[in-house]
Amino acid sequence: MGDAPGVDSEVRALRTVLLHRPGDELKRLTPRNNAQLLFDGLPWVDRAQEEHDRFAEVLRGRGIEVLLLTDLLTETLAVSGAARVQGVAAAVNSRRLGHVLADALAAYLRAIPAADLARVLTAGMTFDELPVAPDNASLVRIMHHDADFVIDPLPNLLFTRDSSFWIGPRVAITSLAMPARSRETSLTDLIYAFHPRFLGVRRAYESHTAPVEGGDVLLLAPGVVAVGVGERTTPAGAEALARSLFDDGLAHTVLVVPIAQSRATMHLDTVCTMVDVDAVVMYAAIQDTLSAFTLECTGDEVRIDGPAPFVVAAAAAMQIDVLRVIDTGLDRVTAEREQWDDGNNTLALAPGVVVAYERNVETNGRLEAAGIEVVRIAGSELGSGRGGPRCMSCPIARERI
Ligand SMILES: NC(=[NH2+])NCCC[C@H](N)C(=O)O
Repeated sequence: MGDAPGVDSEVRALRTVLLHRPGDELKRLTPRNNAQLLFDGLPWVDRAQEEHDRFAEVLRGRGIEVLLLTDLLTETLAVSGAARVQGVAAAVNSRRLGHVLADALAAYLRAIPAADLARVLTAGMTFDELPVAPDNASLVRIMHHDADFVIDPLPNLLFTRDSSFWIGPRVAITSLAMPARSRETSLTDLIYAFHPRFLGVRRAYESHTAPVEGGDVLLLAPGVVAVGVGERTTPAGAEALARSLFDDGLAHTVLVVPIAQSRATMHLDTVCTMVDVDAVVMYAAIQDTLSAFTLECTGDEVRIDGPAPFVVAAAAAMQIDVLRVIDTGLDRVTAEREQWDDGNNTLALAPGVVVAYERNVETNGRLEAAGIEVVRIAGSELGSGRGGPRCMSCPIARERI
């Protein structure tokens, strides 16, 4: 067992983290479906796994407990019949399959070994893998191509940051905006509802009515949360999250940060992450324009101020004199290239110590010049899904203050 779960900072010593070692779901990507499945290319899967194993080793080497989503999911499905029923129900879509095929498939899946079910729930299933309905007995089977999906794969599970996040002692199951990712939360939901390790853990943002993705949520300081609003998290999502955090006493101030609605800046953590208790690395092109609305809980009321410059609003909310922005000082083209390759998407292991992709040579050099220790990992294949070390990790326990 690791530390008691709970996270109230972006940067305090990381103790336990959830990763997902990419598996067969990446082998489903083809030039025809990769864009819809939110990948910019077709990763070489063996190499992506090697890179990911190395990432996990680096963390373990620093005494951090690494939990893998597939292990937790398999254990959950092994111990809980209710988890099986729920996981299968979320994956088997009767609108696509019709009731006859859907019912037969669901019954089949509920009975297979936990590890096999975990594979189907993550890697999906194609019509030629369909274990039920002989070829000549189902019109649905006959009319689909072999390679069509009976159950869609979830290649973006790799980015565990987005499908759940911890705030204080609670976990929030998010509400993912893109259809290609929406089923991911059915798996994080199962793990946190039924895995013995998490029994008794309470939920944050339980209504999860409107889209909120973990990549948009930054825990600037205890009680102070920044939420990006752009391609993924919506204004309604940010407002609902803020109100729910206030109601549960999990935050007193929420900064809502508008970001461009584009793929390059899909989450707040693609342009800004914390590297120390009072410092962020930020994409230079937005440094002067990033702004924030400040939502504050004052008794029963929610007060909205702003917009004001993000760094000013953040420092005020964090009660520090200045939030240092580490100037990556790059020329526009290099900055744009390294932003695209997740140079700003660092994972803090402790104040002033971050994991970053090695390829972002200039950004990393600037971080080091500013006194930040940069632990470099390879990401040539992992990066094709457009996510860096922060996206690929969900901290479950950090040192609490
Ligand atoms: N927190 C993040 N920046 N996550 C990156 C997610 C990348 C993923 N391919 C997507 O489009 O959703």
